[in-house]
Amino acid sequence: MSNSKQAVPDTLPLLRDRIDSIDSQIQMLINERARCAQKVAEVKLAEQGGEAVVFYRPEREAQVLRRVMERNEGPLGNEEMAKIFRQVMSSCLALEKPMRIAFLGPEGTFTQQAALKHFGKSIISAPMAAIDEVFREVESGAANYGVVPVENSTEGVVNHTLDSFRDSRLKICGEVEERIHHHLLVSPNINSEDVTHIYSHQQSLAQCRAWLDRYWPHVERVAVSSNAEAARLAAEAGRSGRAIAAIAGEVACELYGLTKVSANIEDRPDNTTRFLIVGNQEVPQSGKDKTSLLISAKNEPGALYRLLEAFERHGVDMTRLETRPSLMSRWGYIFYIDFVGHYLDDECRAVIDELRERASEVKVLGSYPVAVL
Ligand SMILES: O=C(O)C(=O)C[C@]1(C(=O)O)C=C[C@@H](O)C=C1
Repeated sequence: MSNSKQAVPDTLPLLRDRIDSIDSQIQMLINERARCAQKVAEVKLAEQGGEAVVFYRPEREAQVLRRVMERNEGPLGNEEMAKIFRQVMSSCLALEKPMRIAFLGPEGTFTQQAALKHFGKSIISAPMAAIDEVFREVESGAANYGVVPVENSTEGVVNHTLDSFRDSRLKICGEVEERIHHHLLVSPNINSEDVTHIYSHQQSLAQCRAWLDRYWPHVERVAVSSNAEAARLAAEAGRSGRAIAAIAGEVACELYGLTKVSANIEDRPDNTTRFLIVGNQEVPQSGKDKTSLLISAKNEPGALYRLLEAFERHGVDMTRLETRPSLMSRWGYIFYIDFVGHYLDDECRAVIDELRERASEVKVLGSYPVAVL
């Protein structure tokens, strides 16, 4: 193989010859990598034989992507380079076994965008109508993994997702963050001044509340099951001449052939949503992990204090605390806690052991690599 740092020619034909030659080397190497992945699949099949074979390895993928970013010298940026390798691994995994990924649909939701960001494009998409359907699809084995939204930087937690973990045996296998840009969309044949209703998911309506109050104070807001569904309804209404607008993202805008009346209308420019990957496997340590717990506290004075104190004493960094009412007892609570570290790390294990002594129930929802992209 030629030296990658040899002098760059300076005429167009010579530069293109050089690009052609580099492309053929990259192609050969990608296929060599793909053959290794095929071999990995054979080894996994031989080793895990009788049981359900685990092809997708989130901890290994996170390590590969982190290493790509660490050794990157440019001129391509770290994230750009990692995205390329993200897709290479996605193709390699699909060669080992195509992954069916359930997500909160329909096609075009931010959750689909998050699924593609996390797994790459070589997946089989399975849009579901509701968050609990995503859980059921993965629990039944019909899908390999699921992707659900869990919190938004403007609007806070997605209660449906947290509540679904109460009765589910699924584990969190990963997280992904996505910057959320909302647009006001109408069918191309509709005049925006005629708009009578604005449809969107309730979280999206809330994320654009100040903008809507200011520019569309007298138009009725209607919450529907997703922003992609809002876009679909706006497109359908447009076909019969009804002036309904939707608030949705780029993917939905393109998918349903809508026109942007206003772009980036979210109240906060750093509006970000965090999504979780759920599956049937426990993920080993990747070197940079997070853990999520569900805790039922005893209903007595100082209960929460005693839980939190354990984190401080062992120097474990808690990143999130959510409270939900317990369905079992009136005025009982369930806490959802995220912290930095893997449940197999010594200090995390010590915290979890102590929490078990102090709470009526501690469920480890999963340890998983911190989002790389
Ligand atoms: O290392 C593995 O276990 C592989 O299957 C290979 C590979 C890769 O392409 O690098 C592919 C899929 C896994 O999710 C992780 C990594």
